[in-house]
Formats: sequence, C-alpha cells, structure tokens
Amino acid sequence: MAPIEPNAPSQKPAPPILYSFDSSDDLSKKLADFVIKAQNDAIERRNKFTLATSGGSLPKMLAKYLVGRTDNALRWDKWEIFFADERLVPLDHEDSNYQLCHQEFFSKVPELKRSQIHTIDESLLDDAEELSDAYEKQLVQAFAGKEAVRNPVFDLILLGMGPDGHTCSLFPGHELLTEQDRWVAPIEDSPKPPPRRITFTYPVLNHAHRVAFVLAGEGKQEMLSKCLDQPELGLPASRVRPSPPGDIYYFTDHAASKTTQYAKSEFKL
Ligand SMILES: O=C1O[C@H](COP(=O)(O)O)[C@@H](O)[C@H](O)[C@H]1O
Repeated sequence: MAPIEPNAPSQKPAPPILYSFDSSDDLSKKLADFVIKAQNDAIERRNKFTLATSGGSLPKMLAKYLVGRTDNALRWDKWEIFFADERLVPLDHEDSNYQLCHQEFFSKVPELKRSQIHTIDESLLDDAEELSDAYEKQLVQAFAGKEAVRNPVFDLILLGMGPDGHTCSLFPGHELLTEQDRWVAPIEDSPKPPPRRITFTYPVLNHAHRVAFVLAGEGKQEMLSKCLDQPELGLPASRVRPSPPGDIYYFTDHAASKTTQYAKSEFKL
C-alpha cells in the first residue's frame, strides 16, 4: 500500500534494549508504566495514542496493571487500538485475538468505546485478500487521513514471540518476511493453527515509535537468546528493528532472560 512521500534518510536502527524483571508480575507493573509514558508522549505530540497489540500470552500481562487504576494516569478517550495480527475467525471465537483481548482487557475498561478498537470485518471472512485490504484501509484512515503517507507510525506496538521465533503472524521461512509494499497481508498457511490470518508486515513494525516484545517464562528462553545473541539467524522476531527514531524493547522476566548473553539495561522511563 501507499507509495508517495520522500524516503527518510537511511540510518542504522538502534540496538534492542533488554529489560529483565524478577517476576512476570514485576514485568507487568513496569510494562504498565512504559505504556503510560508512551501514551503521554503521544498525546503531547498528536493528542491521540495509537497502539497495536498482539494475542497469545500478552493481553493478560498487559492488562494486569492497566486495568482498575485509581491514579487517573490513563487517558482512555485518546486510545486507538489495532491488532498486530488477527486470526480469520468470528470475533467471538475462542481463537480470535480480539476476543482474547476483550476478555482479558477491554471488557474491564468501560471507558474504552468499541469504536476505538479496530477489528477485522467479519463479513469478509471468506476472502482473506479482501479482508486484509479492508483492515489496511482502517490503518490508512487512521494514519494518513487525506494526506498520503509511506508508512503508518504507531506510537506503540506490543508483540509476542512464538517457540519458532515467529511474531505477529510472520513465520520462519515464509514469503511474507520479504513483503515491502502491503501494510497488512493475509496468510492462509500459518503453521500454527488457525491457518488463516492477517498480519502487520515489517514496513509497519519497523516504522513505529516504540515496539516492545513482552516475554515471560522459561518457554521463551531459547528463542529470546537466538533473537538477541544470533540475529544473523534472521528469525522473524529478530527482524523487527524500527528505523530511527524508533526504538525496540524486550520486556522479560528472569526466567525468560536466563540464558541470553545480551546486555540487560536498567529500567528507566
Ligand atoms: O499465534 C500467535 O502467537 C504469538 C505468540 O503467542 P504466545 O502465546 O507465545 O505469546 C502472538 O504474539 C500472536 O499475536 C498470535 O496470533
């Protein structure tokens, strides 16, 4: 999608910043602080906060310290939420990333209006190409409006990582790893069920202001090490390297970060 606008000067992406916390509870607490900081920066810049979230283990950790706060830190009316990937099932299906986020998060925030949450068009479930294009149009409306832009610039994209190194629905060895034109692409042969999905592509992931992987537990150890210590393997997750001035963060607990040799940073906002 969307050519136009001159290319940004090519600079090297910033190296990943790795945070490791004592527990997944501590991780959730710091993640909430980080999201609030991203929200505040975005509102100051553009008076809205664009967030893309993933499914899997992320929504629960994300919601833990964002839901039910009493400090008025959250400006829910400024949020605009997208899905970094979605499964092509009805929105109330147990495999739907929207449904998972709704259960764990959105349903517990009455201030969030349904119109602030960009879901797939269920009437297009039979046609992955058309559904994907329609979702991309929602991004175009949110980020381009009347102007043409080369890429959307999310304030924050939150990602998970599967045991094969996939992120969003970008899987090892898949042709979508080289997609450079579309912002959103269909995939009908996902090795992880369900097979039919849509996913953000690297042009979206790598133009965000902030991208954060959120990884807890021993099950994430091997892939985290491979991504950070051996980027030359080219795993889908390790290819997420936002162009300057974007930054990439890894929020982990000690169980996940036990074996990586990559330098850990002290968490500060
Ligand atoms: O299939 C998917 O998997 C990834 C990773 O999930 P996790 O349970 O290992 O955290 C997830 O980020 C993605 O949104 C989802 O569709």
